Amino acid sequence: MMQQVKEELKNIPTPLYYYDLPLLRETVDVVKSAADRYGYKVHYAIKANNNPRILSEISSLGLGADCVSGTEIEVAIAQGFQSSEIVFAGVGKTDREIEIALKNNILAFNVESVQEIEVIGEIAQSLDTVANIALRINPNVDAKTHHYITTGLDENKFGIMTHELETCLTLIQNNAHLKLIGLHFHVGSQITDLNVFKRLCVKVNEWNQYFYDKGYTLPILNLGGGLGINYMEPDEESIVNFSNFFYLFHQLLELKQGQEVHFELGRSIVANCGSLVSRVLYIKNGLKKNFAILDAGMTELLRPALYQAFHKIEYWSEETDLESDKVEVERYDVVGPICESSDCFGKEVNLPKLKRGDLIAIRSAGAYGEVMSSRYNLRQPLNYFYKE
Ligand SMILES: Cc1ncc(COP(=O)(O)O)c(C=O)c1O
Ligand SMILES: N[C@@H](CCCC[NH3+])C(=O)O
Repeated sequence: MMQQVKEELKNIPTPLYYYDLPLLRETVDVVKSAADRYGYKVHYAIKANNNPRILSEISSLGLGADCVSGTEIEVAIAQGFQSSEIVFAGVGKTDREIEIALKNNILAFNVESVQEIEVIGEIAQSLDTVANIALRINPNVDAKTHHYITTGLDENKFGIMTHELETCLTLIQNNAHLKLIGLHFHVGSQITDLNVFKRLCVKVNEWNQYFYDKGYTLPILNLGGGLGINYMEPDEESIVNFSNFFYLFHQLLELKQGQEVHFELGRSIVANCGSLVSRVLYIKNGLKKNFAILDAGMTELLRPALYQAFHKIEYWSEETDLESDKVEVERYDVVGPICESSDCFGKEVNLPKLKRGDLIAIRSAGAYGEVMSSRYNLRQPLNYFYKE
């Protein structure tokens, strides 16, 4: 396998994003059939990876799209997503973005504030159209994940605080250009403890009942995304257990007659199909440490620097067994070339003794990797390899 990868990449400059398209297709098949079992609809969260090849694969396999900007809506449509299967979230939607969404007749705005409802109402009226609204409720559920990617607590900026729901309902009732079609929740990302989703279901049931008691029959309950992956062992669990995930909601959600359940999954769909591949530039032997300096850095994959996130680092020049007596193992801090001390992919990583030109893969980089890359230090554009 490694020999084949090495051959494939021989003439391609690094750093590069390596995308395993067969694994992506298999993942989408698995998530779709697991959701179909209960009639659930999955919208892929485009923010996780908006590479056109990835998007066209996902749209052709029948998922909808969850967007967070007007441009994401336009790109989603260009890559084959149906506008009737697009939802639009975000705390700071601009007038231009709202217009794009309305002109394309998307499925729903996941609205995050009273002020936003007013603005959407005005723009919908000026365009003489009707905006479908799902209220994003902040349920105050702790996602037990990194605090930078927790979104459903009272101190977070996301979603409508529950004391403002009455005002939202009044605004919607008083404007014929607004139509309430559902509730939306999303409590955070990289959630690996399924108990978090259990607690979310309790809150969703309470709020669903609250609206029902007020006489609203809401066709859609959108439970957001957030399902985490196993960054430690990307090959042992290359596809997340989607069956367990959806079964939990099937068991716990108390749906009203005719209600549909929607999800917005990003990371769990694309993370494992991508790796950032780099070549070793230099080995620097310090007094206390050895540094493996790569041609990829935080500009290509920001997650370790931003969240101290773990990504498995592998030697891809050839197949090696680090446990074998025949392999000389060294311990390296694996770093990039950027002028920041946080530009480090992993500390004290055991790898075969490295030399200039060796291939190193940073695994599970398919989600929030390429999309969060930057030109800081005037870095060169990324390179790509698509395994077909
Ligand atoms: C509103 C919303 N929906 C969906 C997602 C996708 O999350 P994930 O990639 O964790 O599945 C996010 C990101 O956290 C989000 O903010
Ligand atoms: N960008 C984050 C997740 C944020 C998800 C979007 N709300 C990550 O790399 O893990």
